[in-house]
Amino acid sequence: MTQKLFISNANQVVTMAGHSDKPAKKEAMSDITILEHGSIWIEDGKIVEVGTDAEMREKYQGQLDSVTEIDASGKTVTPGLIDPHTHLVHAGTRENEYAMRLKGKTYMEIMESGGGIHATTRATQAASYETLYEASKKRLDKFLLHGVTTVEAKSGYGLTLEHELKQLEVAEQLRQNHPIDIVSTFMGAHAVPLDEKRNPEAFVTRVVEEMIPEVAERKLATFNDVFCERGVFTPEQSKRVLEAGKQYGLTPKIHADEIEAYAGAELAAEVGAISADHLLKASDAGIKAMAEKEVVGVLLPGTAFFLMAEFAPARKMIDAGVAVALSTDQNPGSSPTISLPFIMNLGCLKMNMTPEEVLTATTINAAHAIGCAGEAGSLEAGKKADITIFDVPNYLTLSYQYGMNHVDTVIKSGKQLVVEGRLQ
Ligand SMILES: N=CN[C@@H](CCC(=O)O)C(=O)O
Ligand SMILES: [Zn+2]
Repeated sequence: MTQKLFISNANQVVTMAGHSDKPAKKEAMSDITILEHGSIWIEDGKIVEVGTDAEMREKYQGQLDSVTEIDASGKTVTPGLIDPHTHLVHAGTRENEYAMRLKGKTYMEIMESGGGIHATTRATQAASYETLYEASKKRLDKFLLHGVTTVEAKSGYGLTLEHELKQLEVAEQLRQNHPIDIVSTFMGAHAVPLDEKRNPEAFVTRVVEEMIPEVAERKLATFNDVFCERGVFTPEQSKRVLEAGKQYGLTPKIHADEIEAYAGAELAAEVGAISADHLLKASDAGIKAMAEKEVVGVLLPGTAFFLMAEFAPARKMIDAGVAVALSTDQNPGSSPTISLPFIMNLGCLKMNMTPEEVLTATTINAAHAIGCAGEAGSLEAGKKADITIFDVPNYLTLSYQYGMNHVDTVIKSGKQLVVEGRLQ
């Protein structure tokens, strides 16, 4: 029997319609399409129609008795939020490093002395599959509670074939068992292991010749990412890793220009990356190249906030024609948050993005950054019924009443998973 759901009479339905083929750029990032007193008709997990409540009641009047109705009066409905950059699968926490940074140590100093990514790698290698699975599942539940229905998840805390596969297999099992959609990224080139520091080229060769082929063979990832940063991987090494992934059907992504300008944005354009992420220090030439080659810029203002760094030049990027997306960068070192709504607040308050732009950046543009804009990221007929209902009267209030979780209801593929802010 057809499962029907009717979300009725929302104060605002923000559809994000019209950007599924290409990400929204420049002024189009403000084009979010709002229906006042809007309703959505859903059948078998897919959106059938979005319209005003009056229109929809008339059209579907014969079926209103048999449908499950969610009264969204006074509330705001958006597409389920999409987080396009997370380090979801990891073990351990690094509050000790947070305390060190507050006393003046830098993120890179901590990493160079064996902490940072290395600390989480030790914890992740030591963790059993089950421990990693349970910890990551808990994080996914929290993402749901914050209105998120799709996440990208990277490996990169294994740094050996065995442990990289363990992380990716946890993500794969969660993809099958958890209602949130997960898109996986291989990130074997996240750091050079401490005991191989003297010969980074040999490690890059292992990533290229041993890890990438095995990950691709097992179909454990869609994307291939690298931390291109001075003291981590050079642009040349990064290019080797990304080009090798392409040979095996893995689409490039890149952690670029986070701590210093290092031609990461330029490299993203050169290799045809789907996104370049961080970009705090991206050069003007790099930004231009990204705009020309339609590389999505995934900005991570939570990381700048938490590392007390300068924020990425979002305005400059949007004005230059880069399609911008936003993400939590969820990880235990540089951004231990799960709140994508707070990231939206930071986008407005710290990067001069508008409330409309941050909504675009966490829905349809985020979907483009991970290749799922055909089925998610907007409220349009035929797409998955991935929907978040916020207990606020309009979308502006999401930015205005900052740092709060306004999520009331989350619907994933037509199923109510969060009701009145609680997991079902
Ligand atoms: N910058 C590189 N990688 C992660 C942080 C990883 C960590 O510190 O554990 C990031 O995106 O911020
Ligand atoms: Zn990251």
